[in-house]
Amino acid sequence: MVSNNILAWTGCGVALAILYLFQQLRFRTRNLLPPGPSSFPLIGNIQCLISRPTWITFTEWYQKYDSDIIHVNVAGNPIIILNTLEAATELFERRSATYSSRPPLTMLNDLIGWKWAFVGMPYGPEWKACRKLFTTMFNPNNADQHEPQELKAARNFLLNLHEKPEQYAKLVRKMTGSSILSVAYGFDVNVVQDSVHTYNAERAADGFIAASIPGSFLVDYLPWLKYIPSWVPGASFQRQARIWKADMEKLLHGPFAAAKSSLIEGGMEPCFVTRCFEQLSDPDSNAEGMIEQTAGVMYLAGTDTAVVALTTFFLAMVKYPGYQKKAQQELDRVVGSNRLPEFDDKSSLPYIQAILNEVLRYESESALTCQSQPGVQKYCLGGSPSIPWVRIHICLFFFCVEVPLTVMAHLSTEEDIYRGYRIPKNATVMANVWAMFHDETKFPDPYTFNPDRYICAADGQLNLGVMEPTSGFGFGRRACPGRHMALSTIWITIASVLAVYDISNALDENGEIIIPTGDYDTTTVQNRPYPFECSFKLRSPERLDVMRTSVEFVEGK
Ligand code: HEM
Repeated sequence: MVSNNILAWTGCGVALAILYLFQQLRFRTRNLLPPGPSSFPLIGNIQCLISRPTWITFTEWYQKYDSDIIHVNVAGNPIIILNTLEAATELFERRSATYSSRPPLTMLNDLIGWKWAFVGMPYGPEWKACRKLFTTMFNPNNADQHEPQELKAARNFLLNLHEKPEQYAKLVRKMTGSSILSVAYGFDVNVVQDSVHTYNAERAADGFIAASIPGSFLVDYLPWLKYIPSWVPGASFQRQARIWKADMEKLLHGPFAAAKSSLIEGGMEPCFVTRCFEQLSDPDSNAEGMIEQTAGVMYLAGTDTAVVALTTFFLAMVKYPGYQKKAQQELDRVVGSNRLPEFDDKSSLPYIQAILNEVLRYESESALTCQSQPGVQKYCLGGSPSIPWVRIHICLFFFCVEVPLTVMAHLSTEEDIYRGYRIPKNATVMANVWAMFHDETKFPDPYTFNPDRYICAADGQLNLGVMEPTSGFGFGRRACPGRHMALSTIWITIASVLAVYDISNALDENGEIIIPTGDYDTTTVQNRPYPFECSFKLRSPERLDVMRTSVEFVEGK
């Protein structure tokens, strides 16, 4: 009797197991996900993503599975990686109706309150309205809306560099930040760079970036945690969110309130905010809120991205002095030594453009079309900013990993099929720009910094056959709308610095050369060189006078 029961139960168990396997098989053949590594229950592929830059792992998987689209499972969240320009263009551009949203970020949007920033908004009417306002009032057809501020900021940067060369990294952030605050709110670049607005904006951007990587906070995976009160042990993320919220509000309201009072008093320089008010002749409170929010995004999205590119530029100049010399020869030939470069010189300076292109390609900062910032610790449940050794990125199941999801990733809003593979609804979809920029067929010897690859050997002009690194600014409806400003800021800074300074290795107290490791901080999703020292030497004593005169000129003195 007992043995009959055992037999019956075993039979049932086997039948159920077969049924389950059959269903799984049918499901999988009908709905094949793109190839990718096999994953463990619950944790998915987290173990494969430990301690390596994710874009490098993804690039290896791209080669291993020989597929321009791959699939990774991070703790049950499907992530789709697009490894070629063709795949990214097909999905993000041709099928943009499905791929223009953003993944939800509980810490960033719900707890800190960045919901108003259209950079991370889901696709919908609110995002459309903000994006439209931004691109109508600030677009590539109106260079006069940002180039004068960039020129002024770059020239002041040169003088500041002369006074405090050891602070070059800080000065770069101030320079890019002040020109953006000036473009957005009409502040004078010199005045604003040491103002409370810049200080507040830097703090707010640090918080935004730290919180924008889901997985930095367990609450992004378990959204119900947001209801846990801050006094509960382990809920330090709530207290951190409150601190960042205060910084965020200062960025949003402070400069806008100052700009509005100047507007009322009649002493305001033309800028993004004035143009918006002129356009909306009778702005109601909703419209005013939208102007405030859209202007607030500018600093956030534009400053640190440009800083990373310029830091890579300084590192490359230290490491490859030969290219620096070539650029300086071009500057001396075209601009001479009695004045500084201007935007009108651009078409005559192809080598400066080649250096800019190579900077954007070489260590493609938006390696996964996403942004973050080094120096900002990431904390999970229980982490604390005052404990620097807490560098835990995702504390699920005792694994620590940087998960490559950011505010800049796209989200699929419908299920879709690409090359016969199923892309689930609500999957995070990212372009692996690193793989695109290190494709040997397009960029021979891709791991070497070499601006010459953009130059035609025959005539020294730009080689239009080489792919420009524009993919670093994203794709489709969400592509970076500030790209024209980013490119001109970086261009004028590179040209101005090389016209005046020789950049080289710094010396230590014994006069020994300090060689930067050239390593990049890959613990964030953005690729940025580790801090390094370098030296800025005037190319000739006369250049100091040229610099001073040029600053006076842009100051209108
Ligand atoms: C080197 C500098 C920069 C880089 C590498 C960069 C890169 C990017 C990338 C990769 C995206 C996401 C694109 C996507 O989702 O497909 C983006 C979005 C954005 N960028 Fe930039 N950016 C830079 C500078 C700027 C500047 C200077 C501004 C503003 C003045 C700006 C404003 C924005 C905004 C508002 C978005 C959000 C667009 C949306 O979600 O609709 N960026 N940027």
